[in-house]
Amino acid sequence: MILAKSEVKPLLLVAACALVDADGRVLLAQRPEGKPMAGLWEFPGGKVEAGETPEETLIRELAEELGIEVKAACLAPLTFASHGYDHMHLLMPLYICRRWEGMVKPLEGQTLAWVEPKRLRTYPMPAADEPLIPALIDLL
Ligand SMILES: Nc1nc2c([nH]c(=O)n2[C@H]2C[C@H](O)[C@@H](COP(=O)(O)OP(=O)(O)OP(=O)(O)O)O2)c(=O)[nH]1
Repeated sequence: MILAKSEVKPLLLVAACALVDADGRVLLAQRPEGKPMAGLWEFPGGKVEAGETPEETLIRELAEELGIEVKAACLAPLTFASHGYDHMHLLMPLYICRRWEGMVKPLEGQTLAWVEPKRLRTYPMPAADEPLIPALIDLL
């Protein structure tokens, strides 16, 4: 099928990271009021800016959002999401990271939760994230 130009959704590249603590719990962040998908729980991360690798994006976002320092070598690719939202198609590699420096703090007013793998499904997440959960549970 050929799509008219107005129907083509822009592709949005977002890098996300499952931080896993020493007890095997995963960090989720709640999207704040006023943003699209407010109230849903997501993996920390953000849009890959021009000139960045996904790893550089995560190093920057994890410092800005959580105040931690992560090294590229500690970011292991786990899986990815490819999901069509109304106005864009999201392509989101999900990394896993078990080692970082500093204490995790909610620097952007977001609510954080360290979640046991078996409880991940009780946190409502964006539609793109749902298919990622089995891979994460399998690994942990
Ligand atoms: N960080 C993150 N973003 C996700 C996840 N799942 C998901 O659909 N997204 C979407 C929400 C946003 O449309 C986009 C991430 O963009 P972003 O975090 O840089 O931007 P935002 O919409 O929160 O707000 P802004 O920075 O543009 O103001 O990816 C996820 O697990 N983590």
